[in-house]
Amino acid sequence: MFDVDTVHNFFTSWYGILLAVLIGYHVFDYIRIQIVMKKLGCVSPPVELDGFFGFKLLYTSLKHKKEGTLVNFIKERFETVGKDTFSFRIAGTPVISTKNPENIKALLATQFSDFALGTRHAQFKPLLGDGIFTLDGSGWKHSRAMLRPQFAREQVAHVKSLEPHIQMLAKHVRRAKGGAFDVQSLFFRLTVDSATEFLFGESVESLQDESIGMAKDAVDFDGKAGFAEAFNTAQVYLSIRSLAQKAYFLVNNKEFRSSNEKVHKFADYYVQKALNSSPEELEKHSQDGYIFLYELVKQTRDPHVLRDQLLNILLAGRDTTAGLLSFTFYELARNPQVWLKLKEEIYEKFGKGDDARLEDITFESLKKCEYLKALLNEVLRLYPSVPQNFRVAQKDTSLPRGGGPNRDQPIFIAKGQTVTYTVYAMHRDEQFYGKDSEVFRPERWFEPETRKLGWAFLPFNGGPRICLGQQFALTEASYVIARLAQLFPNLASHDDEYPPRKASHLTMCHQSEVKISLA
Ligand code: HEM
Repeated sequence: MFDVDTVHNFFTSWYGILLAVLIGYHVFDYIRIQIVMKKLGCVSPPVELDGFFGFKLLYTSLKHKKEGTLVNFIKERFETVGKDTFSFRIAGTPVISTKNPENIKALLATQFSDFALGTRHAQFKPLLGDGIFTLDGSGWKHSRAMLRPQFAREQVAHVKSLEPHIQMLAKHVRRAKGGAFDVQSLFFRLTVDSATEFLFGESVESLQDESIGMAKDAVDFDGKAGFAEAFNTAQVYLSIRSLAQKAYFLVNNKEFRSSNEKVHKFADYYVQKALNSSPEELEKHSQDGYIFLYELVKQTRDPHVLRDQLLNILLAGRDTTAGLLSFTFYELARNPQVWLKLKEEIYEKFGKGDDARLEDITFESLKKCEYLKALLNEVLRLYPSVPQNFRVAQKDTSLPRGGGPNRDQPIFIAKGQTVTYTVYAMHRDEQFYGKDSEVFRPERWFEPETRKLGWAFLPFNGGPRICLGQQFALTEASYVIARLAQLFPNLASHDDEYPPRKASHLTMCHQSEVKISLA
């Protein structure tokens, strides 16, 4: 056995001291956590083990991501584990995962100040700088206060500006001559065209191309032509940086940097144009129609603030709306009875074909289309644009559900802990949506049960960081759906696969294409 000298020598050596400090730290931390847990009246969350430090889970998740089944896998894991809140490790990082509405409400609303966005700011900074979508604390508060008035009802009510983009989209549809085409890529082009017009005052007109006999304007300043593609590329990198968590800085290659540069060049061009405008010119812009940048310039003249906030909104608003429209037409094409009912409502309110009454389609009248509203709710339920999200604890705290034998006791959340919440899984939970929770059925939104959902339906987030563009998005999506129903009454699906494979980068869309025909 050890003699006294050996033990003494060990504990006076550098490694002995280091070991003692480490053990001391862990013992101290354990005692501290036990005291905090007692004070907060909570227990540890149930733990799931996924192989050595969760490396197997990382491998399986990446495989599912590649196959377009990651969100399905995450949802099924809740079922396999049999708990709606549990803790696990992925690649060594401890994560708490929840789909419990009470926990989500605490994370986003009732305990808002206990949680923050974590590494999002650092991950997204090269493209988005300091803006509403990336900032926490006072920077976020200031952004929100500045931008919120821009989303007032009058501003988002201008559906008329969408019509030229619809006409351009219709040209692509007609070009297919009733045959199959990918509607998702067209919706992505439509939303970047309309968003750039709304935000910067000029559309990038990505739908205008030679395939429909529309050569691009020869007069083009340096930056506009490549903007849409550069923005797409930069976004792919942001999603990889987000996946890499704390190792995000490793994802920073030349392509990423040059895409960011192109995007900034485009935005700066318009920011300078707005800053150079006289007060009379700004007023004229306001009277001609709403342009986000020109209104914001009345509040701040800092070119960086203007650029960053506009790009933040473009990121938050563009792919989400395109995804919503693509999933809507994917489901409509597979459900002829829903398409029929929808057309009945649209034709009754706004006419059809050559007799379409465009002047009747307004922010207010679209909001009164009950079946259209139920349709959008159902699509956002099954395909929430942000299927999974996360927050990081700012201090030792707790969440109200998941502990104890009945999983109804509060659980402990240590400072720095990442908590992911999966709206996708919550939206398909039988507890809230019944036995047919996986079935696409807009009619459920007319049933009394759905009125009691509360936080179990959460496509636009809740609490102080609730989506600012909710009304804008719903109005735009409603207008596009109504107009396509008026212009093309015949819709068919050319996709065999169900459920669809889904790409979940920053937001969710179809993994590849959405093949439909419209005539
Ligand atoms: C189908 C369409 C949309 C959906 C489902 C959606 C959903 C969401 C969700 C879930 C968040 C919370 C993200 C987080 O906190 O981590 C969010 C935030 C946000 N959204 Fe939307 N969004 C949509 C469209 C739009 C549009 C069109 C705009 C603007 C034109 C927009 C502007 C914003 C902004 C500025 C935020 C950040 C709010 C903040 O952090 O204070 N969104 N959105």
